[in-house]
Amino acid sequence: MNILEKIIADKYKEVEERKSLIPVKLLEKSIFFDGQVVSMKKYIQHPEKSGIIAEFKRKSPSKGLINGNAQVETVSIGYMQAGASALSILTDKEYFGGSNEDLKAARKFNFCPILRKDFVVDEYQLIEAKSIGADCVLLIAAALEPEKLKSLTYFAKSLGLEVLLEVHDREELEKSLNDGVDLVGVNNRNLKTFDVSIETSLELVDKIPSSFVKISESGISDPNTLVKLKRAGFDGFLIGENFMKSSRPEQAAYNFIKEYKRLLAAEALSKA
Ligand SMILES: O=P(O)(O)OC[C@@H](O)[C@@H](O)c1c[nH]c2ccccc12
Repeated sequence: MNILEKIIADKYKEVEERKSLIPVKLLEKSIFFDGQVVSMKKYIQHPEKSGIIAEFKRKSPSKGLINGNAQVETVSIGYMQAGASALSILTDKEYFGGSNEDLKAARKFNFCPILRKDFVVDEYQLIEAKSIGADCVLLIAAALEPEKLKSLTYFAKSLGLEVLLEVHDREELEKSLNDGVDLVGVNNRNLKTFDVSIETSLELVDKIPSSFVKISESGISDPNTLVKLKRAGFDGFLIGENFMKSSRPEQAAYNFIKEYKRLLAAEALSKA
């Protein structure tokens, strides 16, 4: 069993437990349930924003402990002040050290799109995402049969949530893309082996139809890489570890975005 299969198998069990602890009827009573979502699609495409989705992640199966001290309030507010377009909050506890409480806290302090980063295998998790104040959910092609992915996509849409479809290669893109999807993320990290390569994004970008917002995910640690990805056609960039490994993730994001903007301005000047 590879790590992704292990996570998914555990997730099915976890979801069954949660269903019996917190019934759907209760989730639907949340103040967020009937509220409008903040559109990740729009924020990412906004010309004056960086396109960065800044992630709050304490640990991961590939890196182990990344940051055991960070506070979600401080970091999420700081990320947005630094110029991020949106937030990604890990809610998986077992493998990533996150929680629904983290997302709720981020929601309380920020008006911006929030991606619930978890391994969705069941409609229950989409209702739950809405009830904790998420705006967008991740659906992973490597973890779901295309038909199931499609029905989860439409269920998410019926709740008003946006959908980020994550793919790692051309085959996944071709079999899993459906019209309900809002954003397509190319994961530079292979979730089965943990190998990371930015080339994955560069090779796939032109295969994604232009009606979808394009996100490059994982392994980004240099503002020059962002310039390259933007030039190749990406609208957004998902960055976690590079910020979280700092004792002050929000400061790391600030420095990174400042340098990215400087590089973009220098590039525009040289073309003028
Ligand atoms: O920390 P990184 O290398 O910057 O990557 C962020 C994000 O892309 C990564 O956390 C991620 C991408 N897809 C996922 C699916 C599940 C959990 C985590 C992820």
